[in-house]
Amino acid sequence: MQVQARAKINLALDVVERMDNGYHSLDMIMAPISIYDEIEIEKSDCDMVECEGMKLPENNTVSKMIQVLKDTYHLDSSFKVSIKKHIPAQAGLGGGSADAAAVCKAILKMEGIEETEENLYEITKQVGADVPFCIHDKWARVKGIGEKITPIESDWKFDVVVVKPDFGISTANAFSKWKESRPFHPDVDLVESSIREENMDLLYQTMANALEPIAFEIEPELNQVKMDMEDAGLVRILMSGSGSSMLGFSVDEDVILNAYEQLKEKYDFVKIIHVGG
Ligand SMILES: C[C@](O)(CO)[C@H](O)COP(=O)(O)OP(=O)(O)OC[C@H]1O[C@@H](n2ccc(N)nc2=O)[C@H](O)[C@@H]1O
Ligand SMILES: Nc1ncnc2c1ncn2[C@@H]1O[C@H](COP(=O)(O)OP(=O)(O)OP(=O)(O)O)[C@@H](O)[C@H]1O
Repeated sequence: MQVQARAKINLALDVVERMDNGYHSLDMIMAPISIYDEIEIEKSDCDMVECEGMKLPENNTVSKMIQVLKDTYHLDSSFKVSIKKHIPAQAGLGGGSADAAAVCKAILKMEGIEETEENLYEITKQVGADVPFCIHDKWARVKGIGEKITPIESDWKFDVVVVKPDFGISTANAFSKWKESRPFHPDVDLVESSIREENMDLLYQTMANALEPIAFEIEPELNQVKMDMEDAGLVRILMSGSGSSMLGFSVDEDVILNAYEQLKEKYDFVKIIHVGG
């Protein structure tokens, strides 16, 4: 079976509080984007995960997902998974989570298991905080550590430019530097309204990421990336997730195209992506 594993972006990310287990409760607006890994999965004698385009750790998200499903549903089958990587790592685009979610859906289909989305969110959050959203794979307000998904009924689609610099940011490191005393909390209700109303002006005024100042402290070079994107004509720049990907916005398709041409002279990973589908 062949499946696509779509990446995500965050158009709002508020860190609400640090919890006793070290994780953080969040309040986010998330959307799928048009960058995806290609995955082939088939039954096999033993579990095997191979990846073209990136060296994966032994305990990668797909191996973890297979084990969680075997334990949860007492499966006897084993699976061979081949991944063709297009989503960059440590980018804030949820690459590992997307792979796990796609493999989860494929295995349930192959095994003829029907499960509610809500149960799947609880099961898959063990593998990664972004996996439940990747299971949903549509516009959503996302809370908890990432498992409380409320769909936002919207067909809104628009293009942005994404730049992933040649360094990444560790999600664990970014969260470890978050301090309760930081008075920066995006107004996620307003960002949600902007999506429902398809109101780009309101989105520009309200979209924000509470991890952005932390990522800029970890990697000050992000200031240069942001300046380069502004110089290329993009009118609003926002970091996705815990970085290091930066999203550049304009409602003018020519501006998007020109910015893409200019930025790809300097950065290896620059793409025009469709947001929302
Ligand atoms: C930043 C986001 O990308 C926003 O969508 C996600 O919250 C990160 O999701 P993810 O990469 O799937 O995260 P995980 O692999 O579950 O966690 C990596 C590390 O990030 C920290 N982490 C993650 C999610 C969360 N709600 N609180 C946390 O504190 C924890 O230290 C954890 O050990
Ligand atoms: N299936 C996978 N694909 C990519 N990386 C994986 C995978 N499984 C484990 N990893 C490890 O996780 C690290 C982070 O990769 P990932 O693509 O999930 O990026 P991320 O930017 O942290 O995602 P997020 O947006 O969830 O923060 C990688 O450096 C890699 O070592």
